[in-house]
This record gives sequence, structure tokens and C-alpha cells, in this order.
Amino acid sequence: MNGAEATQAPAAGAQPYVVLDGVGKVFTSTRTGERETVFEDFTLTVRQGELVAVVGASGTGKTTLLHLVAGLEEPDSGEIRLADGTGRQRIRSPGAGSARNRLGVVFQQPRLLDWISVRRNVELALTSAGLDPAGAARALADVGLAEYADRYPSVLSGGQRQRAAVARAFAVEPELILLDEPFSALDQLTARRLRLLLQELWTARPRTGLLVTHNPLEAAFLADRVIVLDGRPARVRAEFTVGLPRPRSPEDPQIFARHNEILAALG
Ligand SMILES: Nc1ncnc2c1ncn2[C@@H]1O[C@H](COP(=O)(O)OP(=O)(O)OP(=O)(O)O)[C@@H](O)[C@H]1O
Repeated sequence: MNGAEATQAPAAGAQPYVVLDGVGKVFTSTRTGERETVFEDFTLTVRQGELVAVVGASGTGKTTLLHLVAGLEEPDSGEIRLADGTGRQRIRSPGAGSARNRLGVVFQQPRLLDWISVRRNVELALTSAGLDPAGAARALADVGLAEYADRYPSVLSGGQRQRAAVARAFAVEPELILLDEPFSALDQLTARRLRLLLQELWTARPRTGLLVTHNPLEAAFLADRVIVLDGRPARVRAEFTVGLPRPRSPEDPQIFARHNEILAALG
């Protein structure tokens, strides 16, 4: 980010923002009827202003973890406590209903509506969050899409569509950002640019978030802390504090050193 001051990771004493407290989640296979305990008595805290990356083998429960935090899945036991930016907490527990925070979510696919312009896509997100749709122009400019605002998603490149998805997620001033393999469908060069863009947005307005990724280098570059999930039920097998100020360079040897540590923990 041009002229930005280096920013430190959130203080260890920052307020817990997302707390999974003894969470259990069991799925029953519709095919075999078998019960699969993905989480059992699982505990994780994300502090305010912290970006936590979740890595781990396929099928460990990374996306399920995001879905639980997003309220797309309900825990079978335990509690998920979410701060809402006003000092209050919302609690999600079995049968407690779907208390929602204002979320910004970026998936592997951009999930834009193809029959309306990029601008309208972002405006829709703003109006459903009760915000002024005029904010769409700024959000699109922030991701370098000002000139493309009136185009339809289908005429944009994959990288531009994902930029639009990032703009939509950040436009709503989210209390929490959830990123589920956001750049894994892009070619390497485009993914690298988008990671730099994400860092730029994060440095300008630090948020709290969870990033699911298969890419340990992406985790080391973007996150404040990286957790390695493993096993059934999933456990935190290893945890790394990246501890490098932002903006970071993808070429920084310290990022590679963290990447190697994460890779070793992934086995
Ligand atoms: N809605 C569901 N119904 C039944 N089983 C599910 C459901 N969602 C997830 N699972 C199962 O829970 C386990 C964890 O899935 P999840 O998608 O969270 O893993 P993941 O770590 O994100 O995997 P990947 O890295 O491949 O995306 C898998 O065995 C999956 O089949």
C-alpha cells in the first residue's frame, strides 16, 4: 500500500471477537446414514482486529467452521459468541436461532448475479445491509474496478469478478470477514495481485476475520495467526503467530520461513 504506515498485529490483549466454546457438530450422511463427528468440544478464539487463517487437509472441517461462524450451520453443542461492534455479544447455540452479525463473505467463486451490473451487485449487498447504495462506487474504486462498474459480470475476467466479490464483501463495513479459499480458483499471478489488494484493504481498515486456505504461503502472507486443523473430530494440531507488520512483501524471507513451519505442521 502506497505511503501506508506499517501496522502491527492486534495486541494479544485485544477483545475476543469470535469465540467457539466447546462446539460440537455432527453430520449424518444421507447416503449411508453414518454419523460423522466433525467437531467435538472444539474451542477457538479470534480477537478483535485479528485475521486467523485455517489450514488443514481436505475434509477436516474448515468450511464447516466458517459456516458455523456465519450462522449457515448450527452447532449441535457448545456455544459460538460473536461481538457485534457495540460491545454486546450474540450467542449462537443449539436451538438459539440465527443471530446474525454483519458479515462480508468471499467464496472461491465470486457468486455475482450475472443479469445485473457489477455496481448493482454491490448496491444490493449495501441495501440488504441497510446501508446507502451510493457506497458501491467507492467500494468498486477501492478494488480498481471504477471503470467496470456498469459492466455485467460475464464480460469481466475471473480476477475482475473476484475483485467485485471482494468489493461487495468490504462495502458493507462488515463486523467480520469470512474468506473461504478466496483466490484458489485464480491463476497464480492474479491470485498474487488479489492477495496484495486484500492486504491493502485490510491495512486501510483493519477488520476481524477468518481465512480458509489450502495455501500455507497465502496463510503466512495474509494472516496474523495460522491454525492447522487435523483429525476427526478436528483438533488444532498446531498454531503459529505470524508476527510481521503490514504491509508485507510476498517475497519477504520471513514469510517463507513461516510458510515452511506451517507446511511441516501439515505433514
Ligand atoms: N451439510 C453437510 N452434510 C453432511 N456432511 C457434511 C456437510 N458439510 C460438510 N460435511 C462433511 O463434513 C466434513 C468436513 O467438511 P468441510 O467441507 O468442512 O471440510 P474442509 O476442511 O473445508 O474440506 P475441503 O478442504 O475439501 O474444502 C466432510 O467429511 C464433509 O463431507
